[in-house]
Amino acid sequence: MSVHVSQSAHKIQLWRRLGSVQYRDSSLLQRQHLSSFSSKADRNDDLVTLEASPDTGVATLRMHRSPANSLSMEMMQSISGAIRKAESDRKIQSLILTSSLPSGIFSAGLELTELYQPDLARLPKFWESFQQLYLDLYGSRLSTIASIGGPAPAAGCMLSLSCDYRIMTDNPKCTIGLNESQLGIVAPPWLAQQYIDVIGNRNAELALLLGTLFTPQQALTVGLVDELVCSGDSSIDEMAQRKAAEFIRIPPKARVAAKELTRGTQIAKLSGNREEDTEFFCSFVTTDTVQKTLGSYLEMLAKRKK
Ligand SMILES: CCCCCCCCCCC/C=C/C(=O)SCCNC(=O)CCNC(=O)[C@H](O)C(C)(C)COP(=O)(O)OP(=O)(O)OC[C@H]1O[C@@H](n2cnc3c(N)ncnc32)[C@H](O)[C@@H]1OP(=O)(O)O
Repeated sequence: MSVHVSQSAHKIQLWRRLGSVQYRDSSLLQRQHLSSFSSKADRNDDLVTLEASPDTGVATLRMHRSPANSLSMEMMQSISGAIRKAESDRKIQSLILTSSLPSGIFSAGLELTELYQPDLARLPKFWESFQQLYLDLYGSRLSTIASIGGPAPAAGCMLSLSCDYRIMTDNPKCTIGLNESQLGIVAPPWLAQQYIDVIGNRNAELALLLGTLFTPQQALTVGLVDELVCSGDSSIDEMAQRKAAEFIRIPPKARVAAKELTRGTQIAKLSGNREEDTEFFCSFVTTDTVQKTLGSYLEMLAKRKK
């Protein structure tokens, strides 16, 4: 553990040197305003819906933060809150995570306005909410199923990686993966580790380097998703329900203990390292280089839309 801490401290120093000029001193503050990327805080109360069915033991958590279920701080807190609420009901053994946006987008990942020209007082709290969401979902006592009906890039992919089982719509336009390198950022170590654990070291290494977004068929081949459903087929919900029922048939104590076997170490690692992880993130994301690349990425997204 002490080796890990000192290596991380070294990495922080390295990033500080690479970043050289911190964001608060940066000319990026004067960059042109990107009108379609201007929202920051939003209301906590209508971002997700939790539907619990004590009869079946299954709860369904639907995300509906328009337009793309991107993860603002409030959105992450709402998802965490809903997971904890489902867990507090002893009749509930399984949770289906899905999107109810008409576009079908599962989640577009972290809300980019939280990262670009960030509110410096909010930034550490934003990251802590991301860590907490990972801990709540990855470490949940519930069996968790991601029902992915649309794109799931970056932190959207993290949501699905944190579940026990992933079902995806077989539509080549719906892609999934950790594409952070394309934005000039990298996945934090705990997220990269999830990727390695699920798709294997070599697949993860290449995909992280290239920022690969996998089509559903490719995702199935590398094991990033477990099952595909024909595009336009409404049975993705039924399949998720069926899978949930299958998990529920396993005695809960054994199921939870089995999960702990594979996830316990990573959860303990981040739990004991949250402050440092947050400090690293804040100093990294506010460097001029990262801000510049994020700005260009946002411009590219806006242009692509036009
Ligand atoms: C301790 C170590 C630390 C190391 C440092 C760590 C650095 C941080 C790394 C953290 C890991 C996670 C990172 C992320 O999640 S970053 C976010 C990455 N997300 C993306 O790249 C996705 C971008 N979006 C898209 O590709 C498409 O929008 C998508 C495929 C999702 C949907 O396409 P579609 O064509 O259907 O829809 P639009 O593109 O028109 O989008 C609809 C509207 O949604 C807005 N949008 C999309 N994505 C985001 C986003 N992530 N944040 C904010 N807003 C987003 C888009 O602008 C459209 O809005 P308008 O309709 O208002 O124009």
